[in-house]
Amino acid sequence: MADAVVSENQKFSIKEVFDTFQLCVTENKEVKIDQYVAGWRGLVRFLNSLGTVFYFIAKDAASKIQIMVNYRNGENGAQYATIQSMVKYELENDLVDLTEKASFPESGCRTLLRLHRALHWLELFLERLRTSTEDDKTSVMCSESYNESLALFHPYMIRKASGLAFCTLPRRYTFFEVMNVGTPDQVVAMLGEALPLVSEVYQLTQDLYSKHNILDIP
Ligand SMILES: CCCCCCCC/C=C\CCCCCCCC(=O)N[C@@H](COP(=O)(O)O)[C@H](O)/C=C/CCCCCCCCCCCCC
Repeated sequence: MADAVVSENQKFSIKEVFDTFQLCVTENKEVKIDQYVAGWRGLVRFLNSLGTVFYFIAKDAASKIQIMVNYRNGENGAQYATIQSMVKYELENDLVDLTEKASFPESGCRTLLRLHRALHWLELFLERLRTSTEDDKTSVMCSESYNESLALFHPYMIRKASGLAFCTLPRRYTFFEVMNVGTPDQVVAMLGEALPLVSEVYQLTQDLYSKHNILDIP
């Protein structure tokens, strides 16, 4: 099992997180779960560095990451090597609640779908950040991206709490500094490189879930 992309005593760099997403995709265009999870761990670390107001979000993401890690470390771990092999295994063995929450509230397919929806938010947010100008507000970019993606699946209370948390995001310049990539121009260049990697992982997963009609697992 691949461990977190950065260890605690290394200086954090968001670029390394995105490099991990690049390692997700195999030659056969399958998405490796170890690397997918490692990428998410790095993102959650970044989120934690933004303040305790994001704790409830980081906690939910971390618990979903842990579910996936447990599958990888479990007796059927090999079946969870890629998202493709996981979907095949869980569907063939009736391990997914397809219409209502029942016997498998934490199936791999369901859990990964939640992270997958969050990856869509990330894709939209990165694109906004990349094309933003100095005066644009990260809180606005974040909530617009959220409203177009994750919010469609969240109840009122979560949407409200998320909106409040977004208001505390640092201004663009400080946000770029926390990313630890370099000058704003270097950040923008890095975002330009990172986006296609995230998009490819998102699209491969989206196509797979769509093909199996499992985009609405409750
Ligand atoms: C270069 C830019 C770097 C940006 C780095 C961003 C780092 C973001 C890290 C993590 C994103 C959070 C992922 C959250 C996963 C949420 C999964 C989800 O939808 N869970 C809900 C449904 O789960 P079930 O109940 O069905 O099991 C759950 O109810 C949600 C709970 C918490 C609220 C989730 C709000 C998500 C907001 C995402 C925006 C994060 C803001 C980041 C600010 C930069």
